[in-house]
Amino acid sequence: MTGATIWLTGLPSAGKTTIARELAGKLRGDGHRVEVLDGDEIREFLSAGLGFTRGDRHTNVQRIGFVAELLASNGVKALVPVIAPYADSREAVRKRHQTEGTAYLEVHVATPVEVCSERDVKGLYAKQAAGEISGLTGVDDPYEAPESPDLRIESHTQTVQESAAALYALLTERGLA
Ligand SMILES: Nc1ncnc2c1ncn2[C@@H]1O[C@H](COP(=O)(O)OS(=O)(=O)O)[C@@H](OP(=O)(O)O)[C@H]1O
Ligand SMILES: Nc1ncnc2c1ncn2[C@@H]1O[C@H](COP(=O)(O)OP(=O)(O)O)[C@@H](O)[C@H]1O
Repeated sequence: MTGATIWLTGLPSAGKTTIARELAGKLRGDGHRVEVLDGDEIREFLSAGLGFTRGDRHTNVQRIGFVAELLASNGVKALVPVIAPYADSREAVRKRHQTEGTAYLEVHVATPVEVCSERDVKGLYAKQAAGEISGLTGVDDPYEAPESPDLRIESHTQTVQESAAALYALLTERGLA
């Protein structure tokens, strides 16, 4: 089967992980080999020691891009729910895939910051508001929204199943599912 990297970029609590896991289930059900490269897990192992400066985030994203491309070029659907706030970091990952001839899709989970901070799955928005942390993406740290993603998902206007179905439809359209 054809591999591909599907990168879900967006703010904390936008719905990246939830959509990736829902899609992973659907794809596995169809017999695809799937890996979800979860940001938190990666930061515990592959990117242990990295923080949230611009440089560290760039390094983190390049490492994940490297691993995703390896998986994708070996027939795996690599789903990547990682913020990747900087356009140039994302562009470098896309170029690497292009050079290797590996399919790459960029999905912007475009949930407004007001909705994300309401969801606040990990309590980070509350901590930032309380002054306990700083440098939170979308609040007091940059998020450069993709200008022309392969798909934009408005997670605040639909269910998780609808969001995953929209992404699944794109994969089908591109001959990847
Ligand atoms: N300051 C700050 N800004 C953003 N995110 C923060 C921060 N501190 C901790 N976290 C948690 O770490 C997760 C983001 O890691 P990523 O590897 O996806 O980020 S990045 O692409 O390197 O910017 C992110 O996970 P998600 O909520 O799943 O996006 C956060 O839970
Ligand atoms: N359409 C949707 N797609 C994804 N998540 C949604 C949607 N609607 C509501 N949610 C909820 O939003 C939250 C998103 O959390 P999570 O997936 O951990 O975000 P992220 O990985 O972007 O930080 C979950 O509690 C999820 O149930």
